[in-house]
Amino acid sequence: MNQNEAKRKITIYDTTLRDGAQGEGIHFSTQDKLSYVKRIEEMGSLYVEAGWPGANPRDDNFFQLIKEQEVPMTHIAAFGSTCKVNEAPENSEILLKLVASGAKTITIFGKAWDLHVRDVLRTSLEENLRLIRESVSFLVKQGHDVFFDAEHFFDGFKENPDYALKCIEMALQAGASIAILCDTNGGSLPKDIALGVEMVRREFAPQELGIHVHNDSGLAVANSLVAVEAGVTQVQGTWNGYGERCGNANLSTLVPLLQVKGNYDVLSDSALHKITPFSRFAAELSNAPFDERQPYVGRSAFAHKAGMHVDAILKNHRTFEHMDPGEVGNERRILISDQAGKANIFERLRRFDPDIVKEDPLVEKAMLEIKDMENNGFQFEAAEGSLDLLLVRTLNRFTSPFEVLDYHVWSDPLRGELDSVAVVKVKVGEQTVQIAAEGNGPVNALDSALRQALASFFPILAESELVDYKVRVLDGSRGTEAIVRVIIDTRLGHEVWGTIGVSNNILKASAQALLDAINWTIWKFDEGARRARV
Ligand SMILES: CC(=O)SCCNC(=O)CCNC(=O)[C@H](O)C(C)(C)COP(=O)(O)OP(=O)(O)OC[C@H]1O[C@@H](n2cnc3c(N)ncnc32)[C@H](O)[C@@H]1OP(=O)(O)O
Ligand SMILES: CC(=O)C(=O)O
Repeated sequence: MNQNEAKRKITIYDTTLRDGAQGEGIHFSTQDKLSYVKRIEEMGSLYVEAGWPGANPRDDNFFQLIKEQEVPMTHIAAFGSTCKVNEAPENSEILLKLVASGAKTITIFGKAWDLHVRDVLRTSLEENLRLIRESVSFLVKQGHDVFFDAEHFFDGFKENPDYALKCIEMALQAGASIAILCDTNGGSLPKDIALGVEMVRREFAPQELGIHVHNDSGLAVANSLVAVEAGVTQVQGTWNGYGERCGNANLSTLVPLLQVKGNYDVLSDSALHKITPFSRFAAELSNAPFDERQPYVGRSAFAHKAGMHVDAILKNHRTFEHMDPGEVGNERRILISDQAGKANIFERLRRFDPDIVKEDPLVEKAMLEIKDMENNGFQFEAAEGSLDLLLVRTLNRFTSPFEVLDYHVWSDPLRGELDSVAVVKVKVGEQTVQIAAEGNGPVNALDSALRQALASFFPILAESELVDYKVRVLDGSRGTEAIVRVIIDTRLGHEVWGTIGVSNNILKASAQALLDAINWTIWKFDEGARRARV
């Protein structure tokens, strides 16, 4: 594109709350939908297809409640179908509920594939054209802006192009402001999409068109891009790609792709900065785990692990990054593992010693120790607390302020809830303390005893808590003698970090991870105090 040409405006139509909710495992309550609509204002002016009034009580409640709220930036669209076969639009419960929803924009889908007309609607091709024409016309006369989703357009166009085009013509003649070409089954190839869009444009230009693509062939984003390149101006999709079967075109990928790579005018730059946190928000709301490997917005999207890559990236970011992560509100991360070179370790050590140089022998010492430990089952990517503890120890900036002289744990699963007891003996300076504590399981008992024994010396421990505990058997073929890796997540304020232990004794591995968690909490607190004094 010539840099002097004006950027072409692409409107985003977000169907996360409707087609996204058709995805397996995705669920939005009425309150979730209201929170979503409020938060999406941050993204600027886009359409939000919020549900199907009449389909279920949640969607009915949503449209009732949203009428009372002010959502100035967002266009709320209500979704539904054409009226039913042999039904007049004035008598159509579906259309009347759409009108009653109060939404200014109404999107209705109609069949554009003759196979569906015959086998699903079980009516004549003429009758389907009537449903489309009369339904659109009825809604337009009620004062609505009507978007027409030409369901299965690309499959229909392949098998009976004249009829597929006729369906579009009916909707446009009746007053639909935009016709959206749908790859409902997600089976089309980019060349099918390009041809379909081209033919519709040839017939109906300069009519505005949209694209709605499913991801059954893993091509939803690519096909949406092809459609935009072929001239559509509205893109429908869902954040994180949620949707029926394999999902819809993923807006978390498509928006930056169009805006940064395609140089289209999609969202404002400040909205683009917010798409990483917004994608996470959509995941939290939908009850689905967030896919950290997503392009642009995933935690791994700009995470560099290989030593060679990190060395290069520290010299020039462009060597292994296709864009600046900050543009989409994401960040660069340098991972430490047995794939690391000195560059990875050096970058991390600088957090604790800004003056260190890559050639310092401590950098190589830490790298070799990490590689050796990873060879024995440690995995530092998930245990940044233990990693940083190892690094500050390498720099001689930390020695543990306490010593565990002894510990014993008894467990009796038949005892009820507090089924375990731990006794620990610790030495702090010249003082020795011995404490016994009960717990719900042996690790909980040990954690509790350690914290109680150390509490009066290190009050910060009362503010931290263990929030997750994961065990992985590393060598299953050795049965009960297998080596286990324990990872414990600890929270202090808003921060959460992992610590790790590896042993053929699960309790020993757990104790190792617990002690790292305690030591790292103490170090962080002391470091915070040190910084405050400077
Ligand atoms: C491609 C898409 O993703 S479209 C979106 C689909 N979304 C959903 O289905 C989720 C919400 N759906 C629902 O809650 C329900 O299916 C409802 C309330 C809409 C309808 O429920 P029911 O009345 O019980 O009908 P049911 O779902 O069993 O069948 C669909 C009916 O709609 C008809 N239909 C399907 N598409 C259309 C259309 N474009 N225009 C008119 N009628 C249609 C079918 O022929 C069938 O009619 P029939 O029962 O006379 O054979
Ligand atoms: C309309 C719609 O959701 C589809 O065709 O996939």
